[in-house]
Amino acid sequence: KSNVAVYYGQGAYQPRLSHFCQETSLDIINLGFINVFPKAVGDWPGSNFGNQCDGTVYEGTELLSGCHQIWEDIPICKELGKTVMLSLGGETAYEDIPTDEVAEWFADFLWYSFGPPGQNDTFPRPFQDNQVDGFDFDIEHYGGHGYATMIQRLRSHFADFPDETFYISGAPQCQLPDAQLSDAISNSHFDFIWVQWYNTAACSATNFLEGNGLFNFAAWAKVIQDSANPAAKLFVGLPASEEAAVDGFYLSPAEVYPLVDIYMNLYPDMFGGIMLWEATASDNNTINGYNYAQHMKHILHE
Ligand SMILES: CNC(=N)NC(=O)NC
Repeated sequence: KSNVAVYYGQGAYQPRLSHFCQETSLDIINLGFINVFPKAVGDWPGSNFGNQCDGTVYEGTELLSGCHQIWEDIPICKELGKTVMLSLGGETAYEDIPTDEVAEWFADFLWYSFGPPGQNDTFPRPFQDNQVDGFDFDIEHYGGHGYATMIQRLRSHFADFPDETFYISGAPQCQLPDAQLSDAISNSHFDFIWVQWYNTAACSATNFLEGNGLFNFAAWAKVIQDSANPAAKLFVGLPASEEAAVDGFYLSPAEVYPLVDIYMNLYPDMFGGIMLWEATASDNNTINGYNYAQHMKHILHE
């Protein structure tokens, strides 16, 4: 079963999370973003979820403390069988992780604040007693080190809850080697890799349409085969509308179909599905009565 993953949190005039959890075409929802990273042990990260939350932050931090729509809606999403990930990074973040100690602190903060409740009450609960299903690394710049350490630390926490399943995912740019996440992918265990096959002309999905050999799904498949987790699922990341990407990188559903058909069948075990940037853009992009994510779901189930 291949999945549709969407980013949620940065959409223009976006509806609340539960609206998207009611869409049967969506399987995985990446809540974006934790967009301020700690610079030292003890620093708190910061967050931004666009028009959601009430603007209040924990005293002296940039971590939102009033995300009532999100803490109210996560139970609805879980009830509807959605996987809800918390995404780190995004467009505005300065994602430098200076030392392994900071990496481990950051991982601990995320786990005690957004993982299973009741573990360590010296940490805040921005989504109250809700726990996310894992952490997504959307590292757009300044990355390159510290992520493997974070992920190893998070996985050691995951092991404390053997009856529960937690995931690690990443959203590298399509250019290889990805400056931000290559080290992490080689040295730590990812479950999902959704490559941003847009906004980078040298390797984007639009190259597939031109048949010029630059679309590099096969090269990414090899990266995963050689990675710390060869069983990681590889997703095709696409813009959900014209406006959602840099000009010229949008593919219509009809253009997506042959690409997915070929690679889903060339890599039946590794192919994980489609990632979309982002949820509200997909909702606003209706073609023949279906929104973009619905078209993607149809293509995956052809
Ligand atoms: C404008 N920022 C983005 N397009 N970010 C992403 O696509 N992250 C997966």
